[in-house]
Amino acid sequence: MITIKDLSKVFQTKDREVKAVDGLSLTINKGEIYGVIGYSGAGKSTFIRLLNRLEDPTEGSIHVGDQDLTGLSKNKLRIARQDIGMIFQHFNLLWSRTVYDNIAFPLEIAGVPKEERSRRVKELIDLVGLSGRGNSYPSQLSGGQKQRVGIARALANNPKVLLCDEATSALDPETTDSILDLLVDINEKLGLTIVLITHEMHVIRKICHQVAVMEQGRIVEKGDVLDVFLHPEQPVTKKFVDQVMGDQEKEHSLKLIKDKYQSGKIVRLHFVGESTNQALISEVSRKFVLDVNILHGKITQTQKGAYGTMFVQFEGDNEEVARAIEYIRSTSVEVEVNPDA
Ligand SMILES: Nc1ncnc2c1ncn2[C@@H]1O[C@H](COP(=O)(O)OP(=O)(O)OP(=O)(O)O)[C@@H](O)[C@H]1O
Repeated sequence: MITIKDLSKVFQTKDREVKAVDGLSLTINKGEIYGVIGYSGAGKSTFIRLLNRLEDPTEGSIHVGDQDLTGLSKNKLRIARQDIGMIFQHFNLLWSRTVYDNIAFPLEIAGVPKEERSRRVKELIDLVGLSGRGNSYPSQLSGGQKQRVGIARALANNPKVLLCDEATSALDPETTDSILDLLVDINEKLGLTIVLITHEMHVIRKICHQVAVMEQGRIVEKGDVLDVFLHPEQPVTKKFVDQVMGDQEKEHSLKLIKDKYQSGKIVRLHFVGESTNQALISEVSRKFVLDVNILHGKITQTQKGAYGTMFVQFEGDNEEVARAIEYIRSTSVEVEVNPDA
């Protein structure tokens, strides 16, 4: 769907050149939610602005479907942009226009007749959960509602791709979650491809299928969200994963756990994907004569399944404990006995 090859953007400032995007290549499949994460200054905003040619690349190409965006004339670019909607951190609404008129605006520009426009705006207002608010002005709306208007406006011309530029960074956690749920809903209902940039791993975990990690204009790691969460390789990726999983807390707790629970066997269970759905702990305590103590753990959900770690203590006859561990190993849950921090 979107193929990016060797994309670079160099800004010339008074005293030096800044390579904001540096030889970036990426393939984004149709219907995917693709997240690009990086700290401030990594080049994310420049990257997403290149995707709809708000910035012109210094080098490289961007294909959306069969169309090479980098080779288009101004006129053709204007038409091609109708396939690419965008939402922004600060919503970028027209403050003197109502919700209805904000959403109608791109339809007016595209020359959609009045009746059809009216039908489409009403449909979009319902889709984003703003029924009854069509006559409100942006100043009368909460942050979450403003972003819903932004989403409806971006979807007005039935784009194939939605670009999200830190779309939830100005929102509180609860509102962030409701906007992320809306994006997933739209992705599933409309089969829309979504590319988002963020500095929050929570956003990646909650809605993305694929993730790319950016540092100094380059992609340093990319892949399936679950794989990247499970096996982060680069230091920057590990830091982002820790934002969600709180690794330091886990290591600290393991030491406390070992000091406190010295009897029986302490076991670390790694759950990945579907296996987390099994009622494994209750099954083990039913099948084997032993006590199972849950000591510490965190399981989290991604769009590609759940994963996490749990520390448990097995107390009972040594052979029975060994049999229980063997049994767990026969499932897809990984087991580590007497784990190191
Ligand atoms: N118009 C510009 N002129 C000169 N330098 C720029 C310009 N736009 C961005 N840069 C520089 O390019 C680098 C990448 O900036 P960019 O805004 O893309 O990063 P970012 O990851 O989106 O960070 P942030 O979230 O802080 O915006 C930075 O060093 C920035 O100063």
